[in-house]
Amino acid sequence: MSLRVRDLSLGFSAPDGLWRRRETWLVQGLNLDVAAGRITALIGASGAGKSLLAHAILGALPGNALQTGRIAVQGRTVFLPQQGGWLDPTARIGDQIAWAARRKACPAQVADRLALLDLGSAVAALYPHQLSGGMARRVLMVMALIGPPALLVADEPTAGLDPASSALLLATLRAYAAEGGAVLLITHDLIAALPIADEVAMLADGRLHPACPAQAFAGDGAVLPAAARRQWQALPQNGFTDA
Ligand SMILES: Nc1ncnc2c1ncn2[C@@H]1O[C@H](COP(=O)(O)OP(=O)(O)OP(=O)(O)O)[C@@H](O)[C@H]1O
Ligand code: NI
Repeated sequence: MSLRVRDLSLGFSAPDGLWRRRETWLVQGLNLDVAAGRITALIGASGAGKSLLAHAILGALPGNALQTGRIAVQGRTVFLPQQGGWLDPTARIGDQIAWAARRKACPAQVADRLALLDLGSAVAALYPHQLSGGMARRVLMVMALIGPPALLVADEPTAGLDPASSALLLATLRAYAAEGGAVLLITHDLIAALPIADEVAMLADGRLHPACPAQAFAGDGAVLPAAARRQWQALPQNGFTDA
C-alpha cells in the first residue's frame, strides 16, 4: 500500500452576501508520497491544514470543501482522527479489541494487544467512559494497528500522552512500518517525530515543502532546503535563529 498526492489544492467555499459564494484556498499544489515500510512525518503549525489534508486523503472532507488535484491510495487505509474516536460506549474495551481482530480475521490476544501500548490487562474490563483521554487514544491506536499492513494516517496520535507513552506509541508506529505499513504521521512536534520518521514534509503558508530525509534535520540543518532550514533553526532547541 502507498499514498500518492499530486498537485492537490484544498479550500472552502462560504456564503458571500445573498447570492454569491467566496472561495478560499488554504493549501495549494501539494505533492506527497508515502511508501510501504516508510514513515512520512507531516509537520505544520496549528491551522496549517494538516487535518484538512488527512480528511482529503480519507475522502472525508466537509460538504463546503473544495478540492483539485489527485490523490491515489493503493490498498487499505486506516485513519486515527485528531478529534474524537469511535469507541462503542456500550461495550467493554476487551470486547471491542476482540471484535476488531475478528473482523480482520486476525486472532489476537487482547492482553497482548493492550500491552503493545503499555495498557494493563485490567483495561479490557473497562468501558470507554472509564478511560482517560490518553488511554482512549491508545486503545484506538491498538485497534487501528490490528490486521494486515495498511496506509495508516495518524493525526496527532501523541496528543495528550505523557513523554513515555508518546515515545512508546511512536516506536510502535516504527514497528508497524517495519512490517510493511505505510505511515503518514501528522504532528506539530518535529522533534518528537524525527527519531522514527524516514521523511519529513513541512506544511507552511499554504505550501508543502518537498519531503526531506529525517537525518537532514540535525546540527544547523546546513543540508536542508532553505525553507525547511528556516523552520528548523527557528525551534527553541536551535536557538530561535530567525535566518
Ligand atoms: N468546515 C470548514 N470551513 C471553513 N474552514 C475550515 C473548515 N474546517 C477547517 N477550516 C480551516 O482550515 C484551516 C486548516 O485547518 P486544519 O484543521 O487542517 O489545521 P491543522 O493543521 O490540522 O491544525 P491543528 O494542528 O490545530 O490540528 C484552518 O484555518 C481552519 O479554520
Ligand atoms: Ni489538525
